[in-house]
Amino acid sequence: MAKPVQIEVWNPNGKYRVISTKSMPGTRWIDLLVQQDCRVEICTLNKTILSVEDIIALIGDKCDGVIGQLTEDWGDTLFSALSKAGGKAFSNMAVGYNNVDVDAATKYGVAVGNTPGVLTETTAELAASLSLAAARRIVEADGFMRAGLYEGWLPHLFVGNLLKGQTVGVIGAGRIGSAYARMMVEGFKMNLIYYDLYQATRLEKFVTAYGQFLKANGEQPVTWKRASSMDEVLQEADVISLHPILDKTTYHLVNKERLSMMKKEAILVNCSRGPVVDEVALVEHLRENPMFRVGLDVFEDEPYMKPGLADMKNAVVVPHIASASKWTREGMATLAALNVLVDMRSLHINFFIILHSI
Ligand SMILES: NC(=O)C1=CN([C@@H]2O[C@H](COP(=O)(O)OP(=O)(O)OC[C@H]3O[C@@H](n4cnc5c(N)ncnc54)[C@H](O)[C@@H]3O)[C@@H](O)[C@H]2O)C=CC1
Ligand SMILES: O=C(O)C(=O)CO
Repeated sequence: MAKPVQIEVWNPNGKYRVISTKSMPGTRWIDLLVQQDCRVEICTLNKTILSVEDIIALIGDKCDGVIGQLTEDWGDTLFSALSKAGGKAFSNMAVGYNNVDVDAATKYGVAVGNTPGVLTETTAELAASLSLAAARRIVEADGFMRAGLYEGWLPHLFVGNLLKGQTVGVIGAGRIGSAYARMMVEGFKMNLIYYDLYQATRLEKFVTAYGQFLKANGEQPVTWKRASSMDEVLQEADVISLHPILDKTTYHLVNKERLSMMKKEAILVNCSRGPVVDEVALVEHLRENPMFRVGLDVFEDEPYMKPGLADMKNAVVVPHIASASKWTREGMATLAALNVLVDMRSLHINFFIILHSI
């Protein structure tokens, strides 16, 4: 039975019907769609994560394109429904496709897009923030102040880790991993070790040039190393940040065995996807190694945390906000709208006008 649909409508007489499963920041994305004769329907259902059934009800009998969210399961059922409704385009408002079955989309003739690039610096900045928060125990110290426990300066009070001169490890040195690495190398003069399936040539050149600059100014130069295995990064680095895509090869990339390879006082940051880390093993490791710290933006079973994680003082946890800057979220929404417009190309969208209006 069809579910009731709660929507906000823009340009009711538009020729093409485009649905956004969530309200998104800014209005530029709506303007772009409206300028191209789209009727835009935004779901206003008061429910954080829409089910497949909810989305089928939104798609209805006629739908040309959909902008969806990373919390939704875009598989065979939804692409079949979209295709039956005449849909040709889907865009994920996210980087990557771990919630999207691209083969199913292809089977049903639906083109899929995502929104990389505009998230890079914002996400890297959050990874850097978590690295600092964990290294300097900021959340613990904040809680201590608010609890009225501060009685005066003490030599041992909330002693953490100095980053300067230590080694930052990056797993997955793509757009975000490289941006994070540059921040940590340039900002805190850390040495870099990274692991990726591909060589990060521009990142290597950056660290080399920065090292030369430091040396020319009488400072200790920073260094870089491309590790031949992920384990090498885990063994050598003091702060490790995870930035790979999530796929079969990266599921539980950090597991019990790999956690045990890391330094006892290391810091692990995850701003990629929750399942990249075996969270049960992580909780156990945090419990057994109080000097080991983590900064987590993502969780294995979002919105839930594995039992025990919330009690760990050596964990800083935030609710998947790495891309949450106004500029980035508006950019993601704009890119998602453009993806849908471009992929509805059989509808004779006027690309000249689109390009001149962004
Ligand atoms: N927490 C958040 O809010 C956000 C999370 N993300 C996540 O970050 C991921 C990375 O985003 P970008 O840097 O833009 O993507 P990207 O594609 O530029 O970088 C991913 C890197 O991971 C590497 N990689 C793939 N498999 C690997 C493996 N088995 N071992 C080591 N490296 C491997 C790739 O070669 C590539 O260089 C996204 O796929 C997304 O899941 C992205 C944006 C925001
Ligand atoms: O875009 C992504 O990949 C996210 O995780 C949301 O910011």
